Amino acid sequence: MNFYRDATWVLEYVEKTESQGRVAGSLQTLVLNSCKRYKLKTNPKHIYAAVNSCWLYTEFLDTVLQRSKILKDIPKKKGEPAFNKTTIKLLVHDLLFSKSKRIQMGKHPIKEFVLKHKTRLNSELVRLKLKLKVTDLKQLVNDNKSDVTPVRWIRINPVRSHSKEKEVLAELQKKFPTQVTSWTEIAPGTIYHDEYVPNLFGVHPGDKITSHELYRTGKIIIQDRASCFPAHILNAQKSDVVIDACAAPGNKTTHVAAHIFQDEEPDSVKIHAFEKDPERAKTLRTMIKAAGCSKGIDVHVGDFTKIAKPSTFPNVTGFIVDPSCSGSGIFGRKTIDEHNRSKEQTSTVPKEEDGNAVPTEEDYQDIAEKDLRTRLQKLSSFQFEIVRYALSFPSAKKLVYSTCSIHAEENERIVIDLLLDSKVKEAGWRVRKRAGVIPAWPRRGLYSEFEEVFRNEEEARELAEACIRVSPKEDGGIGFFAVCFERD
Ligand SMILES: C[S@@+](CC[C@H](N)C(=O)[O-])C[C@H]1O[C@@H](n2cnc3c(N)ncnc32)[C@H](O)[C@@H]1O
Repeated sequence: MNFYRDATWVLEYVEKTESQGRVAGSLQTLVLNSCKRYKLKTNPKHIYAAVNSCWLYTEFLDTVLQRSKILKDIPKKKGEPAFNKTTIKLLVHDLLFSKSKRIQMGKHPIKEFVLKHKTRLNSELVRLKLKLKVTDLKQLVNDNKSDVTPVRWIRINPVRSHSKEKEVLAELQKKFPTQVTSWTEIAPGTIYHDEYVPNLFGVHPGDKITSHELYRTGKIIIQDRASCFPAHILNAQKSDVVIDACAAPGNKTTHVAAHIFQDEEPDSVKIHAFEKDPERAKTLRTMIKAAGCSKGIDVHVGDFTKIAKPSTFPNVTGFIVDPSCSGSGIFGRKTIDEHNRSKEQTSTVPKEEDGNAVPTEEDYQDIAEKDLRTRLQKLSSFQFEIVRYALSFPSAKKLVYSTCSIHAEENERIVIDLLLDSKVKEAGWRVRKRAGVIPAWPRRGLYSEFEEVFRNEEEARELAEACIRVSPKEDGGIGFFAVCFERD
């Protein structure tokens, strides 16, 4: 019963968050946060599996619960319902949708109560499947099982390693004794030394690393390979002063710090990290502290375009601009994003009771497409403005723009709009060529996007080549885009 009690709290927390509006972050994060908040003893992984599946089937579950009238049948104890509705939902989920089709609990009144309704629940499920014309409701939910990273990427943090990177490497090799030559060969116990980013390694996602001493002491940092590209491309030196305009949770900020401070604890501020969201700024501070960089990084909480005046930062030479985006290159967000989207649309369960016409599959696709276009329009105008603003800082010489989106609207088209902008042109900005942007990385920007605007084929090709694209999963991590602007 303890498991179902804990899962009930988490599911109630998730549903409450969801009822307050769009859900931010991944479902894993929400589950982990609620497990911490309620100090739950059950393994969060088991809770996540139950809550995730319940969440995926929630519409169907609600329909079956409602039509079977099981919730109306809950007995009263001292005038109050004897059983929690969310716990019943979890139990019914296991009975109808789990692999074993069993409630994993010993003898208990709530189990007996649900089993008493088993025949009715099953017949409502059959009716629903008939109505939806499927043999299994699985056909209507998006399988989230493959929604995990194929590689866990970790980088050595020189600031905490104090010239002892070799020792850190030796420790890593102790934990992962077999070295493989391609990330595609990574298996439990093996390690891959990345060929594009120095001091970056890939290990199997099933290999636990967060309890390792190296992780707890900040000597290694978990960071997706593509997310390491911006700081590597920026290549900040000791003489640089850098602004990270959209910094939380701070992966790229501390990676820039690794370039500037290398293996010395910083003693003066060389990085200004801006973050609009005060809660996320707290995480940013925690990450900076864990990386040993508190003295070298100033955190500014607020909208970068409002609180960072170019005249207040006359010495800033470099920028990382990694603004909020659609996150379409990230997996693990899939369930949440789909849920957010379906909230904005109508239910996928036809509502025969209210007499409305049942929308067709094409209607749903239409709504989803329009919704995506509106989101992309809003996001891209914000992304354009924030980069354009950063490019107005007087001493800035290099800026890396990145997103974890796969959409050209947030990537190549932003580059094009900036290159065509008169202020950007006047200030002498250009796109750094492939030779200076991880030239060996094979996947580059979309030529078709540049070709439409730049009639000179060579110019269009050069611009596409200057951009980096990372394909989600296929390239061993999240989907990503990066480009570098520079001037003399
Ligand atoms: C994609 S995340 C950044 C991830 C981060 N660069 C990293 O690698 O860990 C974008 C962040 O920008 C913040 N943000 C969005 N608009 C902003 C603005 N106008 N000024 C400052 N921060 C902003 C968001 O709150 C969010 O935390």
